[in-house]
Amino acid sequence: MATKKSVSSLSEADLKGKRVFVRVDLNVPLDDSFKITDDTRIRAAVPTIKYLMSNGARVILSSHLGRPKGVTAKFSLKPLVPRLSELLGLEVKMADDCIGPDVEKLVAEIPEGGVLLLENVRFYKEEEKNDPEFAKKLASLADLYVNDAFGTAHRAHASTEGVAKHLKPSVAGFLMQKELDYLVGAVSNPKKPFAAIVGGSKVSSKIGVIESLLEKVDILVLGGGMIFTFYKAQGLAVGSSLVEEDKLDLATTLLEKAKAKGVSLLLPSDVVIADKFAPDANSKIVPASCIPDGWMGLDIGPDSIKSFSETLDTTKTVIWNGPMGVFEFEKFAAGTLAIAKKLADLTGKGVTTIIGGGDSVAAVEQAGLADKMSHISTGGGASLELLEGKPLPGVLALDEA
Ligand SMILES: Nc1ncnc2c1ncn2[C@@H]1O[C@H](COP(=O)(O)OP(=O)(O)O)[C@@H](O)[C@H]1O
Ligand SMILES: O=C(OP(=O)(O)O)[C@H](O)COP(=O)(O)O
Repeated sequence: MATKKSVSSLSEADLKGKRVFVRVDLNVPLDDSFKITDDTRIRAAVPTIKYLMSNGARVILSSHLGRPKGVTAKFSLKPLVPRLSELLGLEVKMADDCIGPDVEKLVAEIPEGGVLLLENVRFYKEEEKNDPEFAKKLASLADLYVNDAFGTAHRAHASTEGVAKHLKPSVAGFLMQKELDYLVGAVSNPKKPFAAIVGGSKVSSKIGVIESLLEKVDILVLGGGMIFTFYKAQGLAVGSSLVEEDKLDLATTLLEKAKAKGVSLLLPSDVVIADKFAPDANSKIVPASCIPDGWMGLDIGPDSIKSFSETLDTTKTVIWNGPMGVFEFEKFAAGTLAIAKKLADLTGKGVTTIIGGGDSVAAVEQAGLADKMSHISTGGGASLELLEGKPLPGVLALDEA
């Protein structure tokens, strides 16, 4: 399987004085005042950066934040600089752009062991298009490439894939290596029954994953924004809940496939609904079949928590990506919190529990349960695609060991 490719390691690279382009995933959640609400991904990037610093490299960090359409101030990486500097124990410099003459000048000024953070690489639409010219411009800044952005390894973008074609060596960072080692091992031959819990709001990118998951898992639990597309496909009223209209047929097919394959697919039987998308919204618990017009589902309800928990009690391996509700609002956090507690409890009983994804990990951190899980992965979509057996473009692009 391509994802099992063994990639060249950073520890073999000659680094002294070299300009190293390091793709990291610093896509962390920020609140309305640009405060980092969970720094897991920054902390996870530190070992590779410190290793590069201590080996005399000139470190150029590149990341995306969110899904901006063009240059958007609220998606700037600037708010991350103080925390990154604190964790690295040096003053990280920040560029206003990620390519161009000003950036080249700043790169030329990086001392050995110094670190420059480039501005959000997704401010250029060429990034997500994996534009070869853009990749070349990024590559021209450096001598070698390190990909440590496991969370973005499932994207074939210029900074995660294209750039590797122009820089030799192109190697995996320590986080990338650690994630691959753990996840490939845990999911290639999982202890059964094997369950996946999928929620969150990236419905269009994750609903497709479900099809392949049905080949791998015994139990599939759905929550979060994912469920309303399934409800609507079954003819239920969903009010103003999140729905992907063009995925209704797929949702119907998936329900049929699960049945045919004998996979137990669980949808919540009740939901917590809100009259607006806000922390102070009015809320009530209703059966999944009774969401009135003008109301939206923002969490799973107590009956669902109970039945999900009972089902999870029968498992030996669980992978969870995507919160059960809008956990950032206290009123709609109970479902996510209950699942986090359940998984922590199961880990203590010998079940392998893997939590993936920026927001899912943030929720588990918020609950103080991160150290109670078997593995906290910095990638949600990436860990699911790895589980599907799909090649990860960001890994495939690296040099073979
Ligand atoms: N019912 C829902 N409606 C809208 N958004 C939701 C709902 N349930 C969860 N979410 C949102 O999903 C987001 C996380 O989704 P996603 O990015 O797919 O997860 P992860 O980052 O863990 O991979 C959270 O910000 C959460 O508020
Ligand atoms: O947050 C991320 O993915 P995740 O929510 O699946 O964990 C990664 O930074 C990738 O972001 P993207 O899904 O906008 O490409």
